[in-house]
Amino acid sequence: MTSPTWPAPPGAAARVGGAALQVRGLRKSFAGRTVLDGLDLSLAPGEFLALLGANGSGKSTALRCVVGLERPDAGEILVHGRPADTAPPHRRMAMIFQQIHLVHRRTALDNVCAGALGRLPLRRSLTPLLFPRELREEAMVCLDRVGMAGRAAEPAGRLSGGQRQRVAIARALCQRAEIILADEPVSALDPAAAEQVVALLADLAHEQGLAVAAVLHQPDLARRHADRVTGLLHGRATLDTPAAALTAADLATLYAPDHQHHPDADQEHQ
Ligand SMILES: Nc1ncnc2c1ncn2[C@@H]1O[C@H](COP(=O)(O)OP(=O)(O)OP(=O)(O)O)[C@@H](O)[C@H]1O
Repeated sequence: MTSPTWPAPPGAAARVGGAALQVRGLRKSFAGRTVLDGLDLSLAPGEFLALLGANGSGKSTALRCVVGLERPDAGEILVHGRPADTAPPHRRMAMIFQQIHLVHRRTALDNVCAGALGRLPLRRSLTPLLFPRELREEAMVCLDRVGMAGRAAEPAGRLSGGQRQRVAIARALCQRAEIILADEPVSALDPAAAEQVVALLADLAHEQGLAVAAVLHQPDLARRHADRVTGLLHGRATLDTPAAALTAADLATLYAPDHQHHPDADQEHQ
């Protein structure tokens, strides 16, 4: 699965040691209900971070704020030390979702090429037929990197869930994202496919210096593949530990049934 032709992201080596992404004091409420309550996160180049937490603890909202899909009420989001709104995040970050957003009737290759639309001149991005040859070649390298080069010409709709998720990851690579945020990327996959996709995300961090964070609902996958685990409880990061050191007690605290009820939720029902 390794690709000797794959280039390291520009400046990756120089940045080792500095955070690719820093989130400080992030706050977000919906209709007066606090979802993110001063969340701090950090993610280094070359690191694979697993985000764990019970349903409703704010994991998706946090990622959506980071990529600009939600507007936080307060807090700072720094990309390589610069506020995300002055260093537009769309080019440097890619988000991968549980529901894989591919155009099913288009080939895997066209879907991957589409990752580059944000950086193509408009006239070249009007139709996939006009994707330039260099881009198609780059997309093939990306597909090769995720082990899908052999399926490049197939419509995405004909691929399995795990294969589609790998194509979605290739699209993020073709976007030349330096930060990949994955929201439950393997929740819809069978155990073998889930293992492969999480291992791939870890490889991309470790071999290409990408900064990768994934929301996982499988602590064992986090333990096996992630470098570090950040645990969210009621919109705060209450756990930050090397993945190998994750304990049963840590998990019991994160997923304790009495913690699933936020005080704000109680107020709502009074
Ligand atoms: N657009 C929205 N409008 C209103 N409430 C929202 C919105 N988005 C999220 N919420 C609420 O915010 C809380 C946190 O949701 P979020 O999806 O961030 O949690 P999560 O930790 O990702 O949960 P899960 O593990 O179930 O995916 C939930 O109570 C949810 O209903």
